Amino acid sequence: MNPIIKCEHTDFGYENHDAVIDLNLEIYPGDYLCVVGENGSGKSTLIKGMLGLLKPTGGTLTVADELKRGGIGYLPQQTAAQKDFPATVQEVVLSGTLSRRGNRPFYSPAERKLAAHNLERLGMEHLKNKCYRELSGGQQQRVLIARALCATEQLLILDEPITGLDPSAIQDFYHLIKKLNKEDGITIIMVSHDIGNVISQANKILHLHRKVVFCGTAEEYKKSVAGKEFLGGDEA
Ligand SMILES: Nc1ncnc2c1ncn2[C@@H]1O[C@H](COP(=O)(O)OP(=O)(O)OP(=O)(O)O)[C@@H](O)[C@H]1O
Repeated sequence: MNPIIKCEHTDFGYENHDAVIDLNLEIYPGDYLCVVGENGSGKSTLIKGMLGLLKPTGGTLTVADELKRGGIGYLPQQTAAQKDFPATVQEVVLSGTLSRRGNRPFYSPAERKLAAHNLERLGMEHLKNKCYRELSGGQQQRVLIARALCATEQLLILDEPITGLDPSAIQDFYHLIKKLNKEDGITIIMVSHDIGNVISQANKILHLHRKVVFCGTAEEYKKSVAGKEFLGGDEA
């Protein structure tokens, strides 16, 4: 099996500032990678690189053709303005198909069907005519996942997805992501500060501090010096 994303001695950065240095990483179909690190350690920069929003400043980044064709589902960090978005749930989910739409001014029946399927899959069908900003944080997150799944069935990238969710919505969210990964085979890349929860879900951990502190399996990470230090009291 070939990796869908491969970084070889890759650097990413901005003008005179290298934010990620000398990264070697392979992501395979079905992986669940969690990217951890302190604030400012380069996690979001790496995500921008994987999404093609930033070119590597050194080394190489290889993205499989199937991803270039099929796209990547992306959940950015939520800002207050995004939470207040004045559109219906259905409109938000439908907008996930935009990358497939080209220049057509209207959504096709197939795109409407796909949006309806993903709304149902996420248990949000009954809220489709509700305004997005009237939903709870957990419900909004489900809508955004349904939207991302309209863009792709292959890879979901989530940047600090649990910010602002209550504990029960967080558990719900992890359950859902695990199901998409295990049952539907969707590759997951998640930036998270919530390592205590994520360590039991992910199969791979990348710990960044501009350079790679650790890159390997979740099991190895638990036993590593970096992992023990970062997990602190979170993991028995
Ligand atoms: N657009 C930008 N232009 C210049 N420097 C940037 C830009 N975005 C981020 N940086 C810098 O790059 C470094 C890494 O930032 P990045 O956002 O990738 O960190 P992070 O690990 O995602 O942090 P956090 O956990 O706080 O979200 C930081 O020093 C940051 O100030």
